[in-house]
Amino acid sequence: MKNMYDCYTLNNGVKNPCLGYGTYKAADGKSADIIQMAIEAGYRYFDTASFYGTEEYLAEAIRRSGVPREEFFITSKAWKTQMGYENVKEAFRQSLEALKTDYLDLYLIHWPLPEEGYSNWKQLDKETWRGLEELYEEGKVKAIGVSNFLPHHIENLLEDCRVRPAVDQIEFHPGYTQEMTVRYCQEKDILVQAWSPIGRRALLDNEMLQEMAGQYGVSVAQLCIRYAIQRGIVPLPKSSAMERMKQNQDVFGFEITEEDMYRLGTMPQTGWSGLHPDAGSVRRPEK
Ligand SMILES: NC(=O)C1=CN([C@@H]2O[C@H](COP(=O)(O)OP(=O)(O)OC[C@H]3O[C@@H](n4cnc5c(N)ncnc54)[C@H](OP(=O)(O)O)[C@@H]3O)[C@@H](O)[C@H]2O)C=CC1
Ligand SMILES: O=C1CO[C@H](CO)[C@@H](O)[C@@H]1O
Repeated sequence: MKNMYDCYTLNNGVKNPCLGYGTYKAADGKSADIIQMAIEAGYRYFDTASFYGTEEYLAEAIRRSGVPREEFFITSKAWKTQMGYENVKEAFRQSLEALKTDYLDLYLIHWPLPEEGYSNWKQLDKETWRGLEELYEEGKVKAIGVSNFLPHHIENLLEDCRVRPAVDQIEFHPGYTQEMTVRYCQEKDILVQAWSPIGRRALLDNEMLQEMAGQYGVSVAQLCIRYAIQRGIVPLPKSSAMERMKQNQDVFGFEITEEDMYRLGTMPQTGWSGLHPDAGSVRRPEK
């Protein structure tokens, strides 16, 4: 990958850019200004979700930019309360309306249903997936996938799906690398996307990372973003400052050595999702 516009080819042939901008909490001021700044910084790939409340601001920022819709890659997601065949189709319709567009590039199930409390989780995940398959077959979305799914959740869908998931978006950063899920997806040609690729700032004070970043002449954030790219994973960093938005794209001019990749991949595991058996069980508290 040479710059953030370079793409991976998904398992259905659609191109997925190798680095995007995450919009969770990117409109805290309840306006389109931050996302507009991200477009000015050069981002064309935006990750949103019905849960974020940023879809309308993304639409407004795109409108203000004057950049044609086709130049953007837009992902949205169905939230936990929008599971089920009919619900997910209605959720998708609402996302299109909020985003003021007639298609999405990628649509994801945001979380699998929890196994505790949902004895029918397998069936409900499958029914929700049927809804996504239908939206895909109708041409309303170019690719469909999942988020926060572990291998057994994906296996459940693969049992009788018509369309294979193209993507799994999971928490991924040094110190939370979900090796089992990453390996499973990469073997099955499911593209892994990294949420919180810089660990929501929690990694910025880490001495080992600071020292390593210093050796490459980059920031800890850049080191983390580059780490995902070298793993063949799509980082979706969020920033609300122009300087950091640009810094987070400037990750194609250095190469992390194999030895350092190993060190980054074997740090003690602590994450936000904390639910993933292959990534340690320590959950980082929400601030
Ligand atoms: N599928 C899912 O369940 C989830 C998906 N996501 C997606 O992933 C995206 C990114 O994840 P997110 O949780 O926001 O975490 P990130 O790892 O992107 O971290 C964002 C934080 O890091 C700071 N930051 C960004 N760039 C720099 C930099 N260069 N130097 C120092 N600090 C920096 C930001 O501050 P500042 O804004 O001040 O720059 C912000 O506080 C989300 O926006 C969302 O789109 C996130 C969580 C779950
Ligand atoms: O996308 C998301 C943004 O962050 C939230 C809080 O950690 C997550 O629950 C959610 O999946």
